[in-house]
Amino acid sequence: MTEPEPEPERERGPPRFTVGYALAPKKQNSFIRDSLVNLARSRGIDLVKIDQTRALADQGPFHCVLHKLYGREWKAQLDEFRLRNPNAVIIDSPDAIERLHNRISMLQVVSELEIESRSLTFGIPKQIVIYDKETLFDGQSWVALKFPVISKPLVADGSAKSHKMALVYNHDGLNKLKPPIVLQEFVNHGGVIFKVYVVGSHVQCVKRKSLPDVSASSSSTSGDAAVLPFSQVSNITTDEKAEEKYYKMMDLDDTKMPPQEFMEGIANGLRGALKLNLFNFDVIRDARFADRYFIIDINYFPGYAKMPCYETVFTNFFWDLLNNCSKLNSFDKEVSSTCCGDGDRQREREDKENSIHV
Ligand SMILES: Nc1ncnc2c1ncn2[C@@H]1O[C@H](COP(=O)(O)OP(=O)(O)OP(=O)(O)O)[C@@H](O)[C@H]1O
Ligand SMILES: O=P(O)(O)O[C@H]1[C@H](OP(=O)(O)O)[C@@H](OP(=O)(O)O)[C@@H](O)[C@@H](O)[C@@H]1OP(=O)(O)O
Ligand SMILES: [Mg+2]
Ligand SMILES: [Mg+2]
Repeated sequence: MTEPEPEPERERGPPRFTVGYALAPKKQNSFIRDSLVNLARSRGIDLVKIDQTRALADQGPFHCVLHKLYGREWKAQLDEFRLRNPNAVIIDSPDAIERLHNRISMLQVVSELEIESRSLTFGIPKQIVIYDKETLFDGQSWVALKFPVISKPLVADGSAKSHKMALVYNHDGLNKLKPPIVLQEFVNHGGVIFKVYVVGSHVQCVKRKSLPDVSASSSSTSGDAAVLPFSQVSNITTDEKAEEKYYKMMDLDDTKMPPQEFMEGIANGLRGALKLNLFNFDVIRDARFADRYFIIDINYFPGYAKMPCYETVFTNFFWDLLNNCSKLNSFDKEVSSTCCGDGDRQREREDKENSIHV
């Protein structure tokens, strides 16, 4: 009797990966577009919505969780998910994101960076934090600052309130401010801001409109006119005609971009120090000294759909992340024990990729 032929091993196609996403409705609408979903799918990556009414740990399996949700409850859900799926990747760590929710800790990291540039400098504008009205009206507290200043809510948690700014021309304007706030020196920068989008190791800088320069005579405005409230200047959707006019007026097309290498240096420095993969930062160039740059804001998971080719950038980001993890963990074989755990494995992976923080 002859032995039966062993069954040929079934040919396995390239691995498929699942990325679960948990986003606020506005972010989901802008970010999860068919163009992204389809491109990712064609590369073996399925984007699947996480049901926010059910426990995260009961859903999946996910190789990666992509999120921009806050609060203690969500953090607990992520902890539970991580416990049950020690190898899955969470983009990004809630503790790392939290650092961006306070405008002081957000920018502190900038001063820790050591980036070499022979001809250019960068830093943050002079700023102080004011916790109460008493300190606000105590001249000693802001003696080190020069007017005009921008008042920003200390908290930057994505709420509408956290975007409520005010340009303050002189002392008269302080009356209307509501601490806790950060008072930051206003730097004339020609009305154009640079937004630098970071997606893992990908760094892309775009120009946007900003507040126009303030003239020296503004310091003499008094009463209510001494303070100008505003909100999300670079993100306002005006009608196209007005936008076009503004762009012409500000010579936005003619504004020279900062050197890509310089922005990449800062972006990579921030990425390492913040341990975040997805963020953007706002940069302005001093109107008086063109070699001087200031970082004024850092945002977690910003409006990436406004970044040219965001679909390709994100698909590549997921592909690199998941395939590197797959090599280390063989998680394409067994989805429930997916990738990227703690300790040595994580260090090994960081060394290997040197680009993705998990
Ligand atoms: N120090 C500064 N000097 C000059 N202009 C500034 C300064 N800080 C902020 N601005 C202007 O105010 C706008 C809003 O400030 P900022 O970016 O800090 O606020 P935000 O609400 O966190 O913005 P985003 O929508 O990017 O999160 C900037 O885009 C820029 O136009
Ligand atoms: O509204 P968009 O999607 O474009 O993204 C904006 C994003 O809003 P969203 O996260 O609610 O979507 C904002 O986040 P929160 O501070 O409010 O959390 C902030 O990051 C803005 O800077 C983003 O605009 P961008 O800087 O990219 O122009
Ligand atoms: Mg900003
Ligand atoms: Mg911001």
